[in-house]
Amino acid sequence: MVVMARKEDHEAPSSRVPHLPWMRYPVDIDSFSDCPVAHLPRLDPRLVGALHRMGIESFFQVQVAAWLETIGPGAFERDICINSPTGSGKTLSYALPIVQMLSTRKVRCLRALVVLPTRDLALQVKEVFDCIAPVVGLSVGSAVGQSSIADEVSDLIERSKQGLYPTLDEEYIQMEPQTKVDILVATPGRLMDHINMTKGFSLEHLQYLVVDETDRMLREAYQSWLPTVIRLNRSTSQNHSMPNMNKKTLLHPLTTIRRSGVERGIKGKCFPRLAKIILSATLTQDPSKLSQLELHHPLLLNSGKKRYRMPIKLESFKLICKSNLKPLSLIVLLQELLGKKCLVFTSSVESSHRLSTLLEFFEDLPFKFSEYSRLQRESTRR
Ligand SMILES: Nc1ncnc2c1ncn2[C@@H]1O[C@H](COP(=O)(O)OP(=O)(O)OP(=O)(O)O)[C@@H](O)[C@H]1O
Repeated sequence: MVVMARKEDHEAPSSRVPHLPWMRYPVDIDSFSDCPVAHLPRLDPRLVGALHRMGIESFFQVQVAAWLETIGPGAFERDICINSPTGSGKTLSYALPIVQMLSTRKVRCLRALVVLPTRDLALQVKEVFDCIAPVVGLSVGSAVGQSSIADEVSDLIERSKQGLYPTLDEEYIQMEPQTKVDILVATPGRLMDHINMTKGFSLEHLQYLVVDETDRMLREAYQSWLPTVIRLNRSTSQNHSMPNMNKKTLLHPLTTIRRSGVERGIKGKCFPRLAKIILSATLTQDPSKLSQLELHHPLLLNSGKKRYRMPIKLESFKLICKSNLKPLSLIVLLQELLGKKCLVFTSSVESSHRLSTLLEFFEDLPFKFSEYSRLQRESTRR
């Protein structure tokens, strides 16, 4: 694949010594090597097949590092903060361990929540989960506002089981609606809609919270989704730790004891923690921002200073020409690169449309091209 791009590396702004002690001693992602899929310790064989179908032969460094801290010796005892360039493979670095950890679950209910700032990003992440979760029997849902709230509710919530279990007692039959996905990928706005309005939407059994694009998620309050999720989860955690749970909770068919990594304790009482993974390509070092996440003994996995990871097979070219000759020079270049896939980035939606319209005037171009920008409908772009 070939792309017209600037050749300079995109460096992140130089960082000072972080204020937070745990940020000063990160695990260096760059010290890991890529690892062939077959060599990753303890990987469920069903996932090997799914990864093969996705065309993944070996894991990137960030994926290996995250695996070792979750499924490997780290055993997810600490919340994990991943600072790694765009394109370095962060999605699979959390999707794979979460799917493997939930693969032994007995009862279906919402256990992992992944929150991203935009619908497009959330749908991309859901696609990755969709490739690996079903092979171990897990169901993935989305709450991103792509469909009407009513459609989303029917995809996410299981209605009453009345009639299905005629021999069970009245309390069971009258059970509340339940979430019917194990993993939910959400944008904050729609997540809050479901928290506030959807009957049966519960975070009671949530074990894993992933905040992707953390910097952006912390910059904007998004209707206070983060304190809401933490508060809701904390109140149910405390209920779990109480020795005298009320009868209704004990009889509730989906009551589970959540276990993930170490259990936190307050004054001798312990309760299961909500294990968190947060990710960014430019992770903030601002303690006041990070404190919103209420991280438990956080561990930073950090990768170099680069802002972007260039895919290995990607070549970039720099062509210097007069600005009025740019389109023609581009056509000549594209002709020379015949047979290779090329991405041409422009500075705006308008200029990509202008370029594409111009190319259409050349009827005998030896290559096919298509425009890809916000001017196209979402279904066309996907
Ligand atoms: N182990 C792998 N082998 C081959 N391709 C991979 C692997 N892991 C991820 N990819 C591909 O690399 C690309 C980048 O992955 P991904 O989107 O997860 O990166 P990212 O770090 O999350 O980037 P961003 O910061 O933009 O979200 C995707 O097209 C993905 O399919």
